[in-house]
Amino acid sequence: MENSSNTSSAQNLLLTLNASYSKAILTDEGILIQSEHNICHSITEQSDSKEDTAGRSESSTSLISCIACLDDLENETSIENLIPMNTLIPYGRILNARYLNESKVPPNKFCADIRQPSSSSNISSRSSTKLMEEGQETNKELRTPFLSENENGEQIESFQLKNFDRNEYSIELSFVIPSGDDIVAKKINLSISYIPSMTTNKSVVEEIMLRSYKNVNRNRSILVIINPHGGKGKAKLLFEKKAKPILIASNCSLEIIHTKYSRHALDIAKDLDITKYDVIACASGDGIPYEVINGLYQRPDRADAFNKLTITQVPCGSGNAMSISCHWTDNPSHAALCLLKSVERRIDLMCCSQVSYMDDCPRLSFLSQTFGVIAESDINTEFIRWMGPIRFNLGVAYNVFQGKKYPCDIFVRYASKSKQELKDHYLKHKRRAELESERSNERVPNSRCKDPLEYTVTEGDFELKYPLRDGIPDDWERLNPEITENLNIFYTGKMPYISADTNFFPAALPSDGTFDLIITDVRTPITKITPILLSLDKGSHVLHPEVIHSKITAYKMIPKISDSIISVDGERFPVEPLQVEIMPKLCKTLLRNGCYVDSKFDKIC
Ligand SMILES: Nc1ncnc2c1ncn2[C@@H]1O[C@H](COP(=O)(O)OP(=O)(O)OP(=O)(O)O)[C@@H](O)[C@H]1O
Repeated sequence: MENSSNTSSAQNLLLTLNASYSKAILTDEGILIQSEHNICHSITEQSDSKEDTAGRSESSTSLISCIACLDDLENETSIENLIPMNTLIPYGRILNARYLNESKVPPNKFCADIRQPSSSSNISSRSSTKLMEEGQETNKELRTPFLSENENGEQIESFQLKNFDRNEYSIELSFVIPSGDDIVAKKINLSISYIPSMTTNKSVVEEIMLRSYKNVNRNRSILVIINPHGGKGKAKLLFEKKAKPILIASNCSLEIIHTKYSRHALDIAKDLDITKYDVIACASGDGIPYEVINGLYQRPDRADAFNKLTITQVPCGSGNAMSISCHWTDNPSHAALCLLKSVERRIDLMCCSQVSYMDDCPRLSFLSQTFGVIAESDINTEFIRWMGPIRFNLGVAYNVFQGKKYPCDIFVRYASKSKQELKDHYLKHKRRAELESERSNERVPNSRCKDPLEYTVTEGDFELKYPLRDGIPDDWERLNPEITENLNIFYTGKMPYISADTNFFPAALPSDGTFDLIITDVRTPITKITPILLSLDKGSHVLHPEVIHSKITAYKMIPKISDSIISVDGERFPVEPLQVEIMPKLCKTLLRNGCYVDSKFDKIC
């Protein structure tokens, strides 16, 4: 049996061990650092604070700062003890928490890190270390195991490495802090005061992880596809420097493939073992997600593939519309955090048919199709690629002011034809999506539950409603030929931002079953074109009476010239009749807070 003098000497040993740890508690918003240096100082502090059963403090801290504001921490390789007292590390910035190694536990018989399979679990027994002796067995908290999950999601009984008597746990916490425009991963050792809630009885690490990954599947198995040629050849470096350290610190499972030839990502997606991954993250521009989506589409088990896999982007290319719209950023480090923290949501895709490839397979588009000025501005300005994204805006302005026209015929199946109808549609669907999201958050209290908004794709979802060979259905409307003979911009899209400063489709919604059509014609005088182009960043160009803006479910565009360009998701397509229809909710992606970046359309419309 342990006697009291042994107890206090062992406690002293642990205090010495922990002297370099910051003391911390869990609050509703994050982990609050309560001391910078030594634990003895903190013990005095702790006696002034009140904690509820979940270890949340009601104490004390009048001036709490957030880790997100502490720029000066960035240069430290280890920030242990450098985080000032009363700093909050918000759960949204926490990547991982784990008990410190048993090797760090002093052989003082005070601490335990015991993990053993629960009797209800069928996992095979694993080695466990028990560092308690008879004396500690009388301690009720140490005797009572917590039910928690291991890395594989299996239930295990756990005891934590803890400081006997004071409910303190030695934890290594990984989190992100700002570093210039980026965020970077850091680690700190903490001694956390924690008493599990009577109702949930979660271990401290499990509680931290649940709060840090609320409603999100953590420990995602991620396949990263890097296009080494993307982003003017910088994609690999960008990913490795800015995104990879954050993903690794989160303890997710990561596999990386580099594309070796053009369209390699399509072949990778076609042949992939879909059981191995949850997420395909394209460290590239928009070209690789396009290829991955089409590779999955060409698989015999495509319904399973679109049910199993989530496609997302780490923005490392020159066109990063997917990340800007879905992760709300074109910065790879911020996108990496979103990749870990964002919820899975289904988005609609658009299915493109043209004679040239119909015998092979239609093509899926997640972003846009364009003919005329926009297509030429994107693809014909390759020679000024060194200018970065500005080259696109310059190209558009140059072509628009030249008054170049692109005659064609356009037939449309409208969802909301007039601007008033479009506004009503937008507000109704946005509100509905918000309500569903709120309900989903309420219904999904823990991270491993399935999203109730989840939709299961079946083979029927891939069937074309309007096959190309059937001709144009009667209920499609032909656009006024006076406009289409003088067409300047023809642009259809499904995501709001097409580049960091261009909010081209401000009314786009992820899964409303429609996509947006925007058309201008060359008869618009320069005095009116200029303010239209100047309002592309705010998205208010669609409000100008000279701009046609509708929500549609399908269209056919028949070009009357051949020396131009049709571009689908930034890829060059044959200049021949193009028929496109919506395919609702086909693709799973990651949306920050469950929605696209705020285009502010509800404020301007
Ligand atoms: N190893 C490779 N060699 C040549 N081309 C490749 C390779 N890997 C990928 N590609 C091609 O690069 C193209 C562009 O990819 P991505 O969108 O990632 O880059 P980006 O920087 O945005 O470029 P872009 O603006 O040209 O689309 C895709 O069509 C893809 O097939």
